[in-house]
Amino acid sequence: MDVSRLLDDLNDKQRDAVAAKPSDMLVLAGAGSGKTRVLVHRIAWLMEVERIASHSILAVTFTNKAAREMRGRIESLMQQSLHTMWIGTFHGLAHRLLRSHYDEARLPQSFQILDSDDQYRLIRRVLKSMNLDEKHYPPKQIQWFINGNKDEGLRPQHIETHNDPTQIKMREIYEVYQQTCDRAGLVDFAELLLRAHELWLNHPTLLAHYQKRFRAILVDEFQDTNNIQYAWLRLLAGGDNNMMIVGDDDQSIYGWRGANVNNIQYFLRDFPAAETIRLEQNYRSTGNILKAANAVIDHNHGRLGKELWTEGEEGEKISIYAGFNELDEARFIVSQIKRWSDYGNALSDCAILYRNNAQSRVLEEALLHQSLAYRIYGGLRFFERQEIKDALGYLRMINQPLDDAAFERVVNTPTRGIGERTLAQVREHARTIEQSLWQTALIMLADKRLSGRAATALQGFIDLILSLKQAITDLPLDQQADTVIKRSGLLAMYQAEKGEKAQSRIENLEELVSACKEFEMPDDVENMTMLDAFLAHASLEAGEAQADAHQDAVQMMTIHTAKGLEYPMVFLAGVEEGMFPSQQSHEEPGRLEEERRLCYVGMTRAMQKLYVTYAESRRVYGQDKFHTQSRFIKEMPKDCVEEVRLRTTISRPVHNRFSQQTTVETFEESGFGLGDRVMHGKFGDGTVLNCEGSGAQARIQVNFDDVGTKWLMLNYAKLSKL
Ligand SMILES: Nc1ncnc2c1ncn2[C@@H]1O[C@H](COP(=O)(O)OP(=O)(O)OP(=O)(O)O)[C@@H](O)[C@H]1O
Ligand SMILES: [Mg+2]
Repeated sequence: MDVSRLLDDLNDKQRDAVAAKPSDMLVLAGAGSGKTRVLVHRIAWLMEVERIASHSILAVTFTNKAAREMRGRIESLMQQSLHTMWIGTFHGLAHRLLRSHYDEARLPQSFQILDSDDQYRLIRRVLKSMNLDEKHYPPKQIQWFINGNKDEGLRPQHIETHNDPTQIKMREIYEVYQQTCDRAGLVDFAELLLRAHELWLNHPTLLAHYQKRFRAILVDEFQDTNNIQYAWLRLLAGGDNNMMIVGDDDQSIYGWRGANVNNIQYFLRDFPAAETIRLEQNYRSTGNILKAANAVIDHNHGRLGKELWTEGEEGEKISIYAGFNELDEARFIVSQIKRWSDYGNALSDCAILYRNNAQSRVLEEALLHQSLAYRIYGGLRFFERQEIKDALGYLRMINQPLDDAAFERVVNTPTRGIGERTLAQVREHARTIEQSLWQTALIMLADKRLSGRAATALQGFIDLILSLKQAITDLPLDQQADTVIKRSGLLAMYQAEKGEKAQSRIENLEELVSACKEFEMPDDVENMTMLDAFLAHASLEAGEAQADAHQDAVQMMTIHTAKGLEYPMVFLAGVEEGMFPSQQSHEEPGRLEEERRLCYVGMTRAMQKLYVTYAESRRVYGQDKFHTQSRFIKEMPKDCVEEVRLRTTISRPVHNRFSQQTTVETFEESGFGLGDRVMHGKFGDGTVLNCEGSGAQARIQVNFDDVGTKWLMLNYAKLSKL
């Protein structure tokens, strides 16, 4: 048996982990040290050497994208297709389990997943039905409350209210919400995990079956598991089987969403035989990037402590760029990418990472202006767009008419004369008779409880759904979608809207039909029709399989989304106080350190070149805000970074923000030259880096010896030459 290929490109420590006898194990190591690689090789080793069948292995990753990559890597190591292996996210795996055991989980066979947007709408409806004011019970807060409790494994009856009236009310809302979901066969994301956990608790024989079946459980990015996820794993790994977890406490970035980095300690407590292996060699980043990232994270306290070193070259310094506003910042980033691609490099080797999704728009605009293709991961994803959700709403109604969220979404879209009052009556009655909206509507119509016009309109909707169901039952998936989009009136509605927005909505609807056409039935599901599978895919994978995955394109995403990934060239944008670390991080204890870990994650995505950029003024909600360089930049050692100085300036005519004209005259007009030493009354001495604009708008950029780079209005700066 030639197993050397499983160990060849590993260092000694990595080999220890990969070739260990089956046992519980923790691999604790910093970014880029090969944790994910170890996990992949370990799975191959278990199959090849320990003869564990692929269907006896369960691997958990953080995103669907990571799961797909992992499966691909194991398949190429093993040179065989491994579709029977369970690899997925916690949510994906829980979903799969619940599909197979819907009965034990007390769910209807065709239960539907409620994504967070649908959940929000449902909560609003629940509040309305309870006659509660959203001002006193903000739906977002309720959503947070419900999901937070579910993440802790708490049902309403488990919640301690301490006789606090608000808590009592919140608990009641949770209860009504849950009853509504149960009635309609809806399962929100947190519920997937909670039900999967309860499945273990309530069905010991089932648990024993899976403990026996999954001989090896492997978890990547373990530092970001939450309590219910860990509880689920702990039960599953409680048999004669083994669990290997890999993680990095310095990369725990989901604390705000309930992830609990202490789970690493709990694992060591609960699995006392577990061996800990530390990896210390980094294979990803250049010396400079690694040194700077280590220096930044060193400012955090209470770390488990890890050293990372590299044999690689020092590489280029980290480039810091100060834009005078966010447009200038975006323009700079895009100009660097353009240069990179002009040299023949792939766009997909560049990633722009940012703290908040909203930052993407300006960057997108700049990329579009230069005709550079880009791909956004996360953000407003395809399956989250209004028109797509409308079309999916119809498909869901047809698939499972008890789905209240879908009913709400499409009952009067496009408008068909079903007024708010009629709907309120239906909701009210549904609550009384404890039935879904669909069933209630049928009953009310049969009982003639509705006035003539309202009854006709509602009957029209019901007939539409029934006739659509009949029309599409035997069609292929794409024709099902096409039929629904046309016959529901959605297409006509958007056609009538006109304008660019409506046009893009129509294109999106067309794209949905293409998506259905491309969709392949996953071979890892049971008890599902094609439509079932597609609807589950749309809810679970929203956007991760975005349009045209094969085109060479700049990769854009939040730092959170970039976890586990790596790119030759990385831009960290918006690294200024108030943005990153965020304003809120000063208010809650522990948040600042989590922001710093996020910065560490962002920096360590870079392999060869890292740019860190910020804007001295930024328009936030339509107002210009002024920010200084982030403390994280200041925490990087001076010898690892360099400030970018542009030789010429780029003007910004109002009508065309991203044109690349150079205005060489600006310097002359200003009376200063590049590199001139100047003095400012408040900031002291500095060096001129850049000029832009003219007349009253003229600005000058100076790198001050003490306070760093600043853009100043030339007229007010009162600079004197030294
Ligand atoms: N022994 C090795 N020899 C050569 N390259 C390696 C070795 N180990 C890992 N690598 C490479 O180093 C890079 C980082 O590895 P990997 O992604 O597994 O690290 P990680 O610890 O999971 O990082 P992160 O914490 O960011 O998830 C990858 O490109 C991987 O192929
Ligand atoms: Mg990894």
